[in-house]
Amino acid sequence: MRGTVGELGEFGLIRELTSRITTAPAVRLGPGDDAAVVAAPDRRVVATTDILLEGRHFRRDWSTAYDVGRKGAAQNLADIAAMGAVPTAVLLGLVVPADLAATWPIELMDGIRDECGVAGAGVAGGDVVRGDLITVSITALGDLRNREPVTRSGARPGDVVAVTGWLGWSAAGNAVLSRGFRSPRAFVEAHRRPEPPYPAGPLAAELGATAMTDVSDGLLADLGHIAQASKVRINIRSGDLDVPAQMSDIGSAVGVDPLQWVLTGGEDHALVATFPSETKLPARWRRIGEVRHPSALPRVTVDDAPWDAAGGWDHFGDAESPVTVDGA
Ligand SMILES: Nc1ncnc2c1ncn2[C@@H]1O[C@H](COP(=O)(O)OP(=O)(O)O)[C@@H](O)[C@H]1O
Ligand SMILES: Cc1ncc(C[n+]2csc(CCOP(=O)(O)OP(=O)(O)O)c2C)c(N)n1
Ligand SMILES: [Mg+2]
Repeated sequence: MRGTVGELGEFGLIRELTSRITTAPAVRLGPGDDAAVVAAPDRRVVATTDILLEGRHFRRDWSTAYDVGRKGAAQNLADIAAMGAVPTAVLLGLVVPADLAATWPIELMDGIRDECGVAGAGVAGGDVVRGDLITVSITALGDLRNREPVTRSGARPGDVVAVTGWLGWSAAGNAVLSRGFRSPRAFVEAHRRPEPPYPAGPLAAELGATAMTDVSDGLLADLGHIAQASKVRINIRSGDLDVPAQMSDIGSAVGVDPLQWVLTGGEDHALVATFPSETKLPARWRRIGEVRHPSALPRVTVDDAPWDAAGGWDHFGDAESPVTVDGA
C-alpha cells in the first residue's frame, strides 16, 4: 500500500481497514451497515471504552502502528476480562491526519485484529475522521456467561489480594525508551505490547473473586480504586512482589528503585483481584497482600505503612507521568 490516507480517501480507507478483519463468533453482522450486530448470549452486555492519544499514550518513534493496535485493543479487552467477562467485539474510532502514510492505520488494524484474536473477540465496526493528532478510541464489548460481574466494590476484610500477569515491565520499558535506548528488549516489548491474561478474568469470577481490576494506572492506584469502592484498606507485602534481576539492573542503570515500577507502573494490564481467604488460587495467581478493615492509615499500604513516593498515573495530576519522570 503506497500513498497517504488523504489519497486513499475516507471510503478507500474504510475499505482497506475492513478488508483485513477476520470473523469472530459473536459478530453476527460486521462492518458495512449502519451498525453492527453482536451476539449477547447472557443478555447483559459488558461495555468499556478507552482512548489512546499520540504523544500521551504512544509515540510513533517508539511503537509501530501494529504495536499501537495491539496495545489499544489489549487495554480495552483487559477491562472486559477484569469484570469477569469474555470479550466478544470491539469498535474502532480513528482520527488520523490526511498526510499520514496509509500503511499506518492499516497496520494498526492488523494489530487490533490480532489482539482481538488472542482474546476471542472480533472487530464489529468503527469510524474514521480527519484530525491533527492520531487518536485511537476503542470500545470493547463482552459477555458474562451467566456469572455475576466482578466489580471493584466487593472486597471484604480478611480476603487475600492476588495478581496474575506482569507488573512494572511496561514502566521499565518506558524508562528505557524515554532515555533513548531500545533494550533490554523484553521490557521495551512489554511497553509496546502488553499481554493481559484474558482467561484469568472469567476464571477468577468462577472461583468467587470478590473484587477485580486490571492494572492500567499502577498497582497501588488501581488497588486504591478497589479499596475506596469496597470501603476497606488493602495491604501489599513487598516481599511477595516479583522484582526480576534484569529489572533491578535497569533500575540501577537509571537510578530508579525497581519496586517503584512494580508498585506504580501502569499499562501492563495484569489482573489484580481479592478472593475469600479459603480460595485455592489457580496456577499463575500470586498472593501479594490482604484486605484489612479501614484505619487511620491510607487506603492502600505497603508492608502496613504508607507508600510515600508517587502512587500512579493521573492524566491531570501534577506529575502527569510519574513512571517517566525518574520514577518520582
Ligand atoms: N468521559 C466519561 N464519561 C463517563 N464515564 C467515564 C468517563 N471517563 C471515565 N469514565 C468512567 O470512570 C470509570 C474509571 O475510568 P478509568 O480510570 O478510565 O477506568 P479504566 O482504568 O478501567 O479504563 C470507568 O467506569 C469509566 O467508564
Ligand atoms: C509516550 C508515552 N508517554 C507516557 C506513557 C505512560 N502512560 C500513558 S497513559 C498511562 C496510564 C494508563 O492510561 P489511561 O488512559 O489512564 O488508561 P485507563 O486507566 O483509562 O485504562 C501511562 C502509564 C506512554 N504509554 N507513552
Ligand atoms: Mg479508561
